[in-house]
Amino acid sequence: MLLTSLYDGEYPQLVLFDLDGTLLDSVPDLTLAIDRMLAALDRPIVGETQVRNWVGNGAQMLVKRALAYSGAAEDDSALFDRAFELFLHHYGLCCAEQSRLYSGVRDFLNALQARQVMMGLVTNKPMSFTQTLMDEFDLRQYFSVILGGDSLAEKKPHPLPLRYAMEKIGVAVEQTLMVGDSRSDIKAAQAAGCRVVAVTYGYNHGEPVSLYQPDIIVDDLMQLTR
Ligand SMILES: O=C(O)COP(=O)(O)O
Ligand SMILES: [Mg+2]
Repeated sequence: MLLTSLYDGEYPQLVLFDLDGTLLDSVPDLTLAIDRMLAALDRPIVGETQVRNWVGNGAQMLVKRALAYSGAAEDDSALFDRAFELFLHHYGLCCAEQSRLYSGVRDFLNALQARQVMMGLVTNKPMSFTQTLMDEFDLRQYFSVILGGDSLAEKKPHPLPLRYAMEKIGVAVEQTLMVGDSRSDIKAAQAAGCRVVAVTYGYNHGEPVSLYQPDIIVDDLMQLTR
C-alpha cells in the first residue's frame, strides 16, 4: 500500500492535513468574498482563475495579492485595512456556500479513523472560518488538534504549527505524515522533518507540486490506501 510503504509497512501514527485545496475546494467561496470586497472598493472583480493562484498563505496574503493585482500601491495600509475588514465580513457570510469536500476525502478520513490513526488539521486559514467549516462539514470528530493560520506566531511554510501539533498529540516526527496541496505544506513538512504527500488537484500558485519533491503525489487521497 502506498501509505504504509513510507512507514515500514505500518500506518503512520499521526496524519496532519491541510484544509484549503486538500480537504476542501474552497476557491468558489473565497472568490465570492474577494470579488464582493473588490466591488465594494470600486475595483474590478477578478474571478476564480486568479483567486486559485493566490490561496495558501493565509487570508491577509490573499487580500494583499488581490489588491496588488487591482493596481493598489503596496504601502497603502489604510486601503488594506478596509479591504481586509470587507473580506472578513463577506467570507464570514459565504464561506460554506459552494465549498465542497474533494473526492476521496471522507473515505480516507474514515479509513484512518478506523485504524486509530491520530489526525490533526494544520491550515493557514484564520481559525474562525476554520471552525465554521469544521462544523459545516462535520469534520471536527476526526481531529485531535486544529490549528489555524492565526493560532501561533508562525504559519506554514514555517514548521512551527506542525511541530506544535506533533508535540500536543505526542507523536514523533518519524511517525508523522503531512498531507497538503501547496509548496507551503511541503516546505513546512520538510523543515519539520516528516514525510509529506502532495495532492495534484488543489492550489499551488499555478505550479506543479512535483517541483517541491514531496514523498508521494496523488490525484485522490484514496489512492494512498491502494
Ligand atoms: O487561507 C489559506 O491561505 C489556505 O490555507 P490552507 O491551504 O493552509 O488550508
Ligand atoms: Mg492548501
